Amino acid sequence: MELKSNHSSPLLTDPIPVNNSRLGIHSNLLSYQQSGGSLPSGKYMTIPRKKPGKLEDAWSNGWLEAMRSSSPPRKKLIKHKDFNIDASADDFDIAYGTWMIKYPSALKSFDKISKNGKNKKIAVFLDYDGTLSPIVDDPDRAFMSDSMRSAVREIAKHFPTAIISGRSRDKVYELVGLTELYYAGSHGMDIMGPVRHAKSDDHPNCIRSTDQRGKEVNLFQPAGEFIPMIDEVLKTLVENTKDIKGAKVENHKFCTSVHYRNVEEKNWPTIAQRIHDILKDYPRLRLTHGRKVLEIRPVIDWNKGKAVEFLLESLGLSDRDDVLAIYIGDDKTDEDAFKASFQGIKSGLWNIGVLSSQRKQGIFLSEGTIRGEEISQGIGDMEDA
Ligand SMILES: O=P(O)(O)OC[C@H]1O[C@H](O[C@H]2O[C@H](CO)[C@@H](O)[C@H](O)[C@H]2O)[C@H](O)[C@@H](O)[C@@H]1O
Repeated sequence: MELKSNHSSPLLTDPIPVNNSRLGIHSNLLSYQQSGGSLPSGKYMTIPRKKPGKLEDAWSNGWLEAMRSSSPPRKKLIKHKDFNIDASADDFDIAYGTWMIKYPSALKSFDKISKNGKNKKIAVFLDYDGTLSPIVDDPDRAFMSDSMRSAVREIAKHFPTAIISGRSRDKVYELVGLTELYYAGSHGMDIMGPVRHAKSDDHPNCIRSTDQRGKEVNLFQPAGEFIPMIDEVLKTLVENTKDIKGAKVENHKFCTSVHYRNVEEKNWPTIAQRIHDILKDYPRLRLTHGRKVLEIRPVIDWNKGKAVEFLLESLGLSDRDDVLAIYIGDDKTDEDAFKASFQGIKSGLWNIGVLSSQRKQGIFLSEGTIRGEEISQGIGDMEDA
């Protein structure tokens, strides 16, 4: 599949654009209403009353193409006049060189970021997979290096630092192992953060708890009511994919993932079809797409971006003009944070994208909403992981 390099790509944005989802599944099945049907539990939660639409012809609708886009073929790009590309470089190197022109390394702007952060309160938000750890075949073996752990520990000595992951909070804590951080698991639907400075009646699902060190924290789980449903779907998914070699279902408590990285490509249609068949019976669940993974999540208006806003608010850092937030991420789901955190704070935000392909590593920069989306799209164009 030739990946598109502009915003008309089939990659999923969230909320899902009509007829343009990453999986190409009919938008009625995936979309959720932004208004109406809210639960009494708070302003952030919106539950759909719509029945899912009939799946349009999945085959012609491009979802399989989107699954393949997690591993796009190399493509030839035209040589840029300002960039000296080795004539013997293979297609990927040429593509990478051209791509770096569009997405320059964030390290080159380090001085700019430092100047920007002078006399400001800085908060750091980090994605886990592909950002702190390399992308590997076995999700249970995605370990971060000791030097990365030391770097994160060092950051947390100076600034409030949070991990915002698609994994369950327990799992990501087990992998990172640093008690001094805040953790948001399940794409932000399970947050253990500081005791809130904000008005407590804003978030009724927020309860007081203690962390691993016995310190008082706030636990916020906006999708708590979905746990039995997710559990049920998880069991069905495990049962219905057990004959597909390489398929792996992961339990994140508030959402669940089906990995197809180790599944032969000829079996990808079977996986997607089976998930679709299961989801037909669950209009309150939706499907999103990550790196060779399909994720089943509750239809609530909550994501990594909302988690960043929630944490900033809990830290007493929202609605201030002396705050600089830094978000580092590598995947489509991080776009929610790129966007929402920018809207949520009045002062500075730096979004740093991480390219963690199997062949090239890099970090690059964006300084606003549009660039945030573009950057994730850029990763989509470039990644082979
Ligand atoms: O939000 P993140 O912390 O980036 O988590 C996103 C997903 O990461 C994991 O899957 C991805 O990484 C695996 C290990 O490198 C890789 O094998 C898999 O193909 C990737 O999709 C995790 O297993 C998922 O549950 C997370 O949703």
